[in-house]
Amino acid sequence: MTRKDSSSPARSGRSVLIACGGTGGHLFPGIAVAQELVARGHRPLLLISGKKIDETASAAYPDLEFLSLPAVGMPKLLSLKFPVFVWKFLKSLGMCRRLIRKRGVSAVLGMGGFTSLPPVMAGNQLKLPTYVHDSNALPGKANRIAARFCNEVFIGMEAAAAHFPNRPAKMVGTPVRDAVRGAAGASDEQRAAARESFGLLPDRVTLLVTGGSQGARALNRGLGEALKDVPDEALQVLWISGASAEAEVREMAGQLAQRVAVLPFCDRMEDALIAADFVLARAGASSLTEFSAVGLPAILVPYPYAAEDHQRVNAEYYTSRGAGEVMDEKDLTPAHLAATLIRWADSDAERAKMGAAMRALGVDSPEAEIADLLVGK
Ligand SMILES: CC(=O)N[C@H]1[C@@H](OP(=O)(O)OP(=O)(O)OC[C@H]2O[C@@H](n3ccc(=O)[nH]c3=O)[C@H](O)[C@@H]2O)O[C@H](CO)[C@@H](O)[C@@H]1O
Repeated sequence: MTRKDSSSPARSGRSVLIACGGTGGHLFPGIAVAQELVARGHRPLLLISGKKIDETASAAYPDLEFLSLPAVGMPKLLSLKFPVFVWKFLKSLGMCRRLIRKRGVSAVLGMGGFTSLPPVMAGNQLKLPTYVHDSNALPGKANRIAARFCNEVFIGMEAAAAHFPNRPAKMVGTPVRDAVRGAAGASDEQRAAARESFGLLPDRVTLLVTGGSQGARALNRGLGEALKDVPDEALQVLWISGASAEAEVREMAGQLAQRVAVLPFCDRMEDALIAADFVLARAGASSLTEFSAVGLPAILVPYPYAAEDHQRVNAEYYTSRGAGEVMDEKDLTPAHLAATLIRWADSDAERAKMGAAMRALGVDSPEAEIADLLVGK
């Protein structure tokens, strides 16, 4: 897929490659940096993957340039898919080298995942300033490899620095899209309007549910059962189900007494964050960054099968600082979740305290700091 990619040398401003494909947690921070660069008159090109999530999410940004690379995630070494991985990797590497020359690229930034590796390596081979950003407390394997081919690593959480022993790691925070950043400090009127825009009541305690960019079946199913034991008027729910679970969640929601709005994917996350009083979520690093940007306290259920259990490390970074609580997926029983939701819905003061702790973890503008480092002030 190519959109708005002219592949011609920049007439004005600097040309920068931002590799951010594969999942929303890489894509949206990449978009945030691109928005900052465009606002300064530069020409970022966002390199994404062929995955559906990249296609869906990038479609909401018609003013940015995207190009999809064939590179895919690394399979097991002896698997039959390995030769395909190598072929697609080399093809992407060649594409990136040609793009860099043709567009007169001045810097390359990789936001994580295996689709970031070919652009970062191509930048390194062509002697460009090359950077990697990792948003997690425990960095991903692809970034740990990519770091060997870059000048400097940018990190979203201090805890990640120890995992990049051979490269300088600069704590900058994780970039946040401009609309989401604008959601901080919303007024009561804006909150009421955001709720109504989703078909919710303007003045009822509101729970946002999100399983990250791809949804979370275990959260959906746990919540569907738990809400049966929560009084109707205790809360209402803005429930982002994930595209593949929409039908199942709509059916569950139809049997509940609470007011529930179901969305398969939310392309105005800023309104969802404004509407919510608290969130039940996975512990992806970009989601957490956005909660901290607006001060939204969270019940976090780390995805237990995430690489090296990194979502638990992310979640504990936030909850150990008072920004919410961790719930193990194995404890996601209807009774436990229902009791937790009732407790959270009932306690405005506790939520406010945790919201303030969440907000204190927000970093003001990593996207501007990264843009400064990429193209100068
Ligand atoms: C299973 C897994 O390994 N997931 C990883 C993946 O998560 P994932 O891709 O789910 O990323 P995050 O939860 O960090 O971020 C999700 C992003 O998608 C956006 N969004 C989500 C739902 C929606 O309907 N609309 C929308 O815009 C959110 O606002 C956020 O910007 O990348 C993260 C960043 O490296 C990691 O921390 C996660 O552990």
